[in-house]
Amino acid sequence: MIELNIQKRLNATAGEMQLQVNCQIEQGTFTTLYGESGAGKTSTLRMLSGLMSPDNGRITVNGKVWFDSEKRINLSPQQRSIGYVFQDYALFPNMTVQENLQFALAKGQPQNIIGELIEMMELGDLQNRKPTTLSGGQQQRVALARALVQRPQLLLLDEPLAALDIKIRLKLQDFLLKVHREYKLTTLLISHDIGEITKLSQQVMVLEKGKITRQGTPAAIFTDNHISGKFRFAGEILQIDKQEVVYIVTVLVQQNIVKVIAQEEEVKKFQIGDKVILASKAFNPIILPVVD
Ligand SMILES: Nc1ncnc2c1ncn2[C@@H]1O[C@H](COP(=O)(O)OP(=O)(O)OP(=O)(O)O)[C@@H](O)[C@H]1O
Repeated sequence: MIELNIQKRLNATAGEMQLQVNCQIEQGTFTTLYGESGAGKTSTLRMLSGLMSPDNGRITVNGKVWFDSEKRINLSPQQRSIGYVFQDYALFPNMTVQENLQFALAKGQPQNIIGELIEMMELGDLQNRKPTTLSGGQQQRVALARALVQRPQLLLLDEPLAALDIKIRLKLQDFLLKVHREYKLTTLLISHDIGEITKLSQQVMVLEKGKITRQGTPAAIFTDNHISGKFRFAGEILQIDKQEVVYIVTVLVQQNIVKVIAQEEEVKKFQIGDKVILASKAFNPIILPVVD
């Protein structure tokens, strides 16, 4: 269990903002921090990691105190059992993939984790290459592997897939889920992508102006309960095409591309990249067995 009760005065663009986060996160869960730019998401992760100190409060992780302002406890980032992955891969350019991972290994730690991660992240063919010769998706796989070398309890992901194109992002999401489960991690993600959040996380915490205002499953947070559809999915508009008198709106729902017919009046409300709810009121779905 992670118990966070932290306060920090931040200098936001509109003046001072008091960040005040009070929450508990179950061990082994995948949680997303969601909220507008400047709400304090990155600052919250930085305080968990020890890169930023709260003004007041307490952080305990699985019973161990990482920060306590009253008792003047403040473990350094190295003393906290965390892996941190950012949008910027921050790999050492002069080292190969293998050397980047080796560098993250503490002295005396068993070597076998390196081979295990190279296999799990499918980096075998790339291990002797330098990061500059790799694609963004490949570099992010290395960054993720490197974050796990120390076998952290907690994995912090600050928009790690935001710079990647959609196909690579979907593949990387699968890797994130795989390592989360395999290493029984407690994972905290920052993402703006509702499809990604719905696919990956069990719970979402909405941060607004430094405070958690809502908390729940992705379906509960992103579904508009005013729509009385029988089926509702959160998605993102990828494309809007005019076809004779109607429009075809292409929506990404988790890993599926769904095409929806819409009238001109409806389409006016939308643009590419908008987060939307796909709902259907009256249709009779059929159920089929999955054939591998
Ligand atoms: N060390 C600091 N001291 C004071 N204020 C800070 C500090 N770091 C960040 N801030 C301010 O705190 C506010 C919240 O920043 P933060 O990066 O946590 O937001 P965010 O929700 O992650 O935003 P985004 O989605 O754009 O990354 C910003 O206005 C920022 O300028």
